[in-house]
Amino acid sequence: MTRAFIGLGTNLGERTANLKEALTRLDRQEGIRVVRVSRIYETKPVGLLEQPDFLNRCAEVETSLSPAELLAAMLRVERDLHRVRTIRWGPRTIDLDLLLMGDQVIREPSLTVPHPRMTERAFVLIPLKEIASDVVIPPTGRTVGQWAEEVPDRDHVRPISCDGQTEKNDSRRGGVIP
Ligand SMILES: Nc1ncnc2c1ncn2[C@@H]1O[C@H](COP(=O)(O)OP(=O)(O)OP(=O)(O)O)[C@@H](O)[C@H]1O
Ligand SMILES: Nc1nc2c(c(=O)[nH]1)N=C(CO)CN2
Repeated sequence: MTRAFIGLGTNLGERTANLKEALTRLDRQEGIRVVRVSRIYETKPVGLLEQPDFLNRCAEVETSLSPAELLAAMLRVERDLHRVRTIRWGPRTIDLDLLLMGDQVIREPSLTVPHPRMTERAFVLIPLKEIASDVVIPPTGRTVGQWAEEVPDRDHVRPISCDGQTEKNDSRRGGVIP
């Protein structure tokens, strides 16, 4: 089993429902179990500024899949939620980013892990810090908490829910998805 962290983002449609649906569908995939989630944060768009605010949250999963298989499962969930790819960094119903996978460093055209832009994104680091503060981001040697302290635009990332569960809940499948 490998521990991986996934970032979720949405800024179209029923944003809270999109997050919940994506987590439920991820948890239903063979070989993936969602074990912990952060709170939901409302965040100002980064990159393309003229678009609606996002909701972002992060999840910890345990998986028996390879990185490529996990990414494929994430892309299936995105597709099933009818994400339409249009403009780079533009609006989307759901975006799933594979942030970290154990201590692996992968540099392939179709998969880069750790996610190459995660250390510069407050909308990733601040939710992730809730559930992975002491996790080291390879190959930087620094933890999520350390990166989060220095990331710009921290005030563009505000929690909107207190329903994140930061306690591990191993008792039943899907038990941590609020
Ligand atoms: N760590 C990763 N997580 C998710 N997708 C990745 C990762 N590394 C490479 N990719 C590739 O990137 C593609 C997804 O690109 P996408 O359109 O979602 O980028 P984006 O979300 O607009 O931008 P960003 O990558 O900056 O968040 C996937 O098809 C996948 O092959
Ligand atoms: N606040 C915020 N901005 C973004 C996001 C996102 O999830 N949240 N995703 C992007 C493309 O991955 C581009 N910009």
